[in-house]
Amino acid sequence: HSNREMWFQDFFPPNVCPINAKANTFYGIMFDAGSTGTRIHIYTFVQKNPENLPELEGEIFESVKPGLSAYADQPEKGAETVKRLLDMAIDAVPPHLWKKTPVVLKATAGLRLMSEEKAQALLLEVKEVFEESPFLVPEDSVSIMDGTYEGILAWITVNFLTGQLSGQNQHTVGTLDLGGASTQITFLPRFEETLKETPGDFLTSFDMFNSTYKLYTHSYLGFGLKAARLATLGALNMEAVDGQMFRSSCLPKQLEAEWHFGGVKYQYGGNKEGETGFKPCYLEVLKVVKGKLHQPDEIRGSSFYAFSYYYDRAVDTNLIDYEQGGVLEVRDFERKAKEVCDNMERYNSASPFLCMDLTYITALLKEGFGFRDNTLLQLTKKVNNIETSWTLGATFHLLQSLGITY
Ligand SMILES: O=c1[nH]cnc2c1ncn2[C@@H]1O[C@H](COP(=O)(O)OP(=O)(O)O)[C@@H](O)[C@H]1O
Ligand SMILES: [Ca+2]
Repeated sequence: HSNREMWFQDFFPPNVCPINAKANTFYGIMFDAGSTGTRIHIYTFVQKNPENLPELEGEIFESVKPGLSAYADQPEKGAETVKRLLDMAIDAVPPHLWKKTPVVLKATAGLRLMSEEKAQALLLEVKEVFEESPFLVPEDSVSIMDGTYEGILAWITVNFLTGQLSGQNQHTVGTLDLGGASTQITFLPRFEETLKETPGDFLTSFDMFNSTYKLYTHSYLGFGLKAARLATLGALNMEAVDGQMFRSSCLPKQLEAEWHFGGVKYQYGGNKEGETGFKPCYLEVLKVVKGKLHQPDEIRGSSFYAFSYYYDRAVDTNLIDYEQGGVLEVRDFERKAKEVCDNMERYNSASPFLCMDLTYITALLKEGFGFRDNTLLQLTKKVNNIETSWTLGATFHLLQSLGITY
């Protein structure tokens, strides 16, 4: 093989040598163990020129529900879901590159909220699945990711995909991620004032692609959409929920139902006799949000990229198209929340939580982060057919640490 390579190199300059062109293709496998599901991202890269950033050629993406945290008491069954996803990578990556292709799993808020012991048992089983695979298993290949990285790596992904991390004129955009159990806000401060006014643990320097970015980022644990439902119902962090009925003005009056989250069963329902609708709901949700988040002045007027549940709920209510995404103002979520909450029975066919979810998103944006009514949100699921997820940023970071890229 190497002889043949040298033979070619006598005839071609290195960057057009056909053997090299092949050798410059590489893969990375990143698992996102989120609170509501587990996803595999298999990325293909080509390094055409050592001076440039590696080019992302494509992504294979698959997901399963529920997430690992639903297997708290059956870690082997949890790991089995990872194995089935990993089998896709066996087909996607050429066999001669298996040994060079790293596989990593990072868990987010679902596992952060679990007991240390149960979380570790799950991660151990997953690690065994990786060890039995033909792929490269780096040190720390299976872990719970720090919330700070979740924000930073999503920011890297979006700004890489929109071309803001290469070339001279870098106009980076901030990112908002709303998961099931936690939510992240990340941006590159432009004003000295912001750096001065921000608590130190909200600022992190990050090296990527030969640049250093000093980013504002924070992950709010317990402020994801599903955790917020529990908080609104008064059921978050409750030790014993058996037999208890949690009621809210954000739910249809006559509703009584059960909901499973993080391995716990909750009974919930509407305010049978009391009030329902946007106004009382907003007051309920406000208690969850108000005064709990840091509000950087700088963001009030600037536009942000928003994805995950911001995207999903905007699609559910026809604010944006599922394929196209779109640009919204913060007040569009409020308008929709009013529409849904004040006509609760009409929207019954979708999720009974739609009113609560939209109201929470409105309160989180306005009273939580302090965005203006007319702040623009660019809602995107994919850029150039690649998922806007922290997993791409994490894969770049991984390849860099392994010396596969710089
Ligand atoms: O690869 C992806 N592309 C787009 N959306 C994703 C991807 N992975 C997760 N999501 C979205 O993330 C949200 C669920 O959050 P998740 O389960 O990751 O909770 P967590 O971040 O709090 O652990 C949903 O809106 C889901 O559509
Ligand atoms: Ca997530």
